[in-house]
Amino acid sequence: MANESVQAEARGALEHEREYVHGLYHRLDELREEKREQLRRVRSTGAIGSRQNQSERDSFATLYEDRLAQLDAVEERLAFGRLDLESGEDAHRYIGRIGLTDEDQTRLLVDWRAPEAAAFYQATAFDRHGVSRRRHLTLRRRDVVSIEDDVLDPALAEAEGASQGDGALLAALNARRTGRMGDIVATIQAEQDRIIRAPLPGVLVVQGGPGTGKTAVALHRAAYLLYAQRERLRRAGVLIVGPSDAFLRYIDRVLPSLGETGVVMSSLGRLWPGLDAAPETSRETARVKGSLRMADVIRKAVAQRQRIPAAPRVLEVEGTKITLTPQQVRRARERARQGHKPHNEARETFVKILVKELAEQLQEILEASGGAGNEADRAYLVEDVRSSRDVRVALNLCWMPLTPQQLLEGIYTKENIRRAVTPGFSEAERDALARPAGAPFTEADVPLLDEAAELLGDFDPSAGRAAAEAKAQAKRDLENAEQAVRNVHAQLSEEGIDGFIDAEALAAYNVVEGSRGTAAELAAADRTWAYGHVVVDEAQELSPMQWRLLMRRCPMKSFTVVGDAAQADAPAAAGSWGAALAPFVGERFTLAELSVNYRTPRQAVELAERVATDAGLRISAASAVRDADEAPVLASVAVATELPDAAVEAMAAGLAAVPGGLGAVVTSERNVTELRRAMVERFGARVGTGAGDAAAGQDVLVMSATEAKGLEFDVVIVADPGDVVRDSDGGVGNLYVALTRTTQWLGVISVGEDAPAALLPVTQAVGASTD
Ligand SMILES: Nc1ncnc2c1ncn2[C@@H]1O[C@H](COP(=O)(O)OP(=O)(O)OP(=O)(O)O)[C@@H](O)[C@H]1O
Repeated sequence: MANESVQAEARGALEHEREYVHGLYHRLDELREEKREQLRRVRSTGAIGSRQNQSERDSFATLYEDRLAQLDAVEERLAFGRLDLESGEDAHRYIGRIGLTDEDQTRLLVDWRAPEAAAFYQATAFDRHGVSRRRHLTLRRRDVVSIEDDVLDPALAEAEGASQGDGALLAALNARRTGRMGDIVATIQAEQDRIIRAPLPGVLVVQGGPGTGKTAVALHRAAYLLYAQRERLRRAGVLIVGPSDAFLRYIDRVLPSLGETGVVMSSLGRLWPGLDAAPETSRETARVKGSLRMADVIRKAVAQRQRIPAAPRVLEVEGTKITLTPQQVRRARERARQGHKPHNEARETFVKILVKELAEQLQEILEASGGAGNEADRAYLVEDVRSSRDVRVALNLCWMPLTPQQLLEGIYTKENIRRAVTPGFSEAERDALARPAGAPFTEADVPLLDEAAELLGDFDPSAGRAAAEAKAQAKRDLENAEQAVRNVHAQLSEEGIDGFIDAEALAAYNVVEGSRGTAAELAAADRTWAYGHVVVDEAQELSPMQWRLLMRRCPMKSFTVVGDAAQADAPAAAGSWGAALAPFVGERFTLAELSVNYRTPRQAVELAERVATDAGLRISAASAVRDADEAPVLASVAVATELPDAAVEAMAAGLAAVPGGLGAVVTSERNVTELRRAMVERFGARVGTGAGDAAAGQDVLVMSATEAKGLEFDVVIVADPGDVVRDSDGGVGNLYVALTRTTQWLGVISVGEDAPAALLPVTQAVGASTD
């Protein structure tokens, strides 16, 4: 009887939530319709009026389109929680992806990032934050299908016979992976929430073992900061840096699903606008190019292009001979350098000084021979000198205008230049910089191009002035937008949604040179853009030169840096956070740690940790939240030629054990092609081409451990672990990454005895019973 009444109460509670959530969706639909209507009205005004009116109209249209897109993005799991408070006006507080109010401004849903929602993530039975009950709502489409309560108030718990539950978290962790990362708003854990809501200024480093949610936390922190610090970050923008395009594709749905679209995402190879650079293939070259010594090399290479001729040089101007002396050049160079301007800009001063001096010389010669007398003639003389071919050649030889690309090309392809700018390098290091003319720039060149651009300045200084004018125009646009906001304030009332529109937001949506340009698009195309905050994922891989570039992108030095020192593989990686950051911020960074592995089942974590610690790797141990149904399957083949067949069998077994799962073979670079071929033979079109971006229906992937970094799969086969170790300078770091990619099922296939001992199958003694 008692049982029946509990069930009836539960049904009643579910029904209540269902109705409430239907009401929320109803409100969402109303708001969408409002936005659509506003958009229709703005568009129907047609292309009439002044340029300013049209640009205002375009701005509003873009703004409404984005608002609409934002409202569409929160369709799935709009609400996911409820807090019951011990006191206060709103006894029930619903938590969701965005904030919603009704027409009377009564709050219906609290944005997960609002301070009032923090208790949803922070409250525990020991520290209740005024919460008596936390309720998780599970939705299917628009319907609440189940609720789960954490009753934090002991008296209530006793009365209801309820207890704490982590069903929502476990359900999320056990869900099949799709090849794209999802958000975790509904189940952010307290240690993660503290990091997400940490204050904006300064450098925050989040260290944690594999699967502790570093990537998830970094992305949710970006969304949080854009909400909580909207004023400061909206115009300057937020940059998210990841190791590769595949990784960025893996995470690119998370922020839109949190209603944030205006962030700039970039892989390390794309941080130089317009370039899509592939990773450096030679590890030695990557190491040399990543070292801070290269800053000095670039500085020397620039200085080397400001030369003093060894002897006086005779130049012909309109049939008259004049002389350029080394002393003159030296003096002009000193004066030009005094301005501390970049090379190409300082060159203007250098040229101006020498042209003037040479024109004076020419005038003296002409006067001595009875020619050229008045002011007008003198002006012509300056022009004659400036346009003389001899003078141009001579001045260029002394101080050549240069692009960053030309500067690097010179170092890489000309032995004499290379030797001159790399004192202190070993021959092998110097050779590592050599490459054939015209070879494409690599990821390791990106920070060097950036460094060179800083020192060279604009190739065409008048282009720099055009850029300054564009910035001034942007400012004028902002002022226009402010006026527009005042004019149409009523139209802008965004009743019902948290957040607001103001002139800056509007200006950020302004039409730029005929194409739609949001602040994010402008920032991505501008090497000198100063971001308000930078998030760096897999940051353990960054070289000192990459750090130097990123520090330049955020002069305020406001960073969220996430990574795991033990997973470092890049040849120029620093090895510790202190060593990586010291050159830029000294010891001024805050370290936060994550300690729970949400991805990998306990048995796989233990195996990976044993392999790492046996090899002396210092790891951040993390406890796993759950167990796998099956222990990792360890197997071996006698010879490498048997590896493809064995990997195919293991994949079939893994996918059978985890129906609907996503599988990946993780192996050494060398094995990828052969293993992919074998998989295609068996699984056909189900085999995807890349890491992190499997198309629908592609549930079998093959990749190297380096490519697998940051990703996860339900079924993982680590093939040829011995060779995976050899892929990395850092020893077993890569193998540790490979072993921790699984969410459910792990298989390891070694070749012979070529693997760390912990991964070798336990062989049965000959003659031992097999039953
Ligand atoms: N609070 C949480 N609720 C639900 N899922 C979570 C939570 N925290 C982490 N996860 C899940 O755990 C998995 C691992 O997270 P993530 O990729 O962010 O870890 P990581 O620390 O970046 O790992 P690695 O260093 O191995 O790349 C992801 O599927 C993520 O969604």
